[in-house]
Amino acid sequence: MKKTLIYIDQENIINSIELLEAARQIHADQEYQSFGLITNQQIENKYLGEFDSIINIKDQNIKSYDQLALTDVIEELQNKYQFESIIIPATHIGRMLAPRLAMRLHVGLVADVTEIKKDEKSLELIRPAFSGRIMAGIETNAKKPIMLTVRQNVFTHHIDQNKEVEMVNYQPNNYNKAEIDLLEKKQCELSYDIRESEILVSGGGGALKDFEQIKNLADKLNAEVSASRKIIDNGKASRNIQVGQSGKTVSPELYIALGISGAIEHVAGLKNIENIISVNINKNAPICSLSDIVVVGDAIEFVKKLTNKLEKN
Ligand SMILES: Cc1cc2nc3c(=O)[nH]c(=O)nc-3n(C[C@H](O)[C@H](O)[C@H](O)COP(=O)(O)OP(=O)(O)OC[C@H]3O[C@@H](n4cnc5c(N)ncnc54)[C@H](O)[C@@H]3O)c2cc1C
Repeated sequence: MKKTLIYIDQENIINSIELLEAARQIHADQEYQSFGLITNQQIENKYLGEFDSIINIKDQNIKSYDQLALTDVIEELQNKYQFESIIIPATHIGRMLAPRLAMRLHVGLVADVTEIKKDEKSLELIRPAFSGRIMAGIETNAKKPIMLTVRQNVFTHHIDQNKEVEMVNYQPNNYNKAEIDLLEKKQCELSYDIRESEILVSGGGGALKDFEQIKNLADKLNAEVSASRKIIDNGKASRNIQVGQSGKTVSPELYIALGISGAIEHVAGLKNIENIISVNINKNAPICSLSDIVVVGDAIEFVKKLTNKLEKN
């Protein structure tokens, strides 16, 4: 039976569990066993029941952010289990771990995969290339394991199985001692994660002059605020609300794009959105062709008028 290993980033558990869907697509038509990898069992059991087996690295000296040690341990595990595929979330930690591990295992790495195409003869991993201007299809039939990082929020796995999971406590033999230590953990200022939002009110260059107004509208709609890179680069908001290729991929039910042009790098961050409303002075802006409703006009005027109307109701 084929085996697939999924690295579970303890800072980003849901996005790691969703990689089970990527594993299912890669191993379609094969019998396979899914292994989740954790360190020192710091994850709630309800998430672990999705895997066939959990390998728990049991060594208090190995921290979940310690890339050097994890590379050594996963290499050891690869020699023992001979995984057919190793799938890593494209989180901050995953992006550091994956290339190091691929070098160690002497295999290729397809980074930031957004789609998987499989037929009887080939496996094609799709990822954005040239700053998102094209989507590249990379066929992999080289040495195993197949290694990939997967962009967050693009695959969906429904957490409902809660099957019996085999727990393997693994005590590694040899690994590099950590050269970094975690001294302090500070809560991020932002109380929400735009990747989880159901309604996003998003501002761009056309709302730059009064970006703060957008928060009022978002409050009235029980929504959260996000932004294009133009807003971030102008110092109006923190990078963790940036949507797009170098920001986050979002999938709300409603995305209200205020003064956003719809540059390809921005649109790369919009996935499975049910409704897009855009407000733009230019009805030919690229975002308009992707929108369900287009309002032609000034973004901030629109925000003020709608906020007033909602206040009155
Ligand atoms: C490698 C790379 C990565 C990138 N990653 C990202 C990314 O992750 N996310 C991202 O967003 N961008 C990213 N960019 C930048 C991207 O190319 C665009 O420059 C950016 O998205 C433009 O933001 P914008 O559409 O909000 O602003 P602008 O380009 O300034 O567009 C403003 C829009 O608002 C309209 N407008 C102007 N005034 C008004 C008004 N008063 N009322 C209503 N509408 C008005 C205009 O018609 C226009 O459509 C990246 C670029 C590169 C090279």
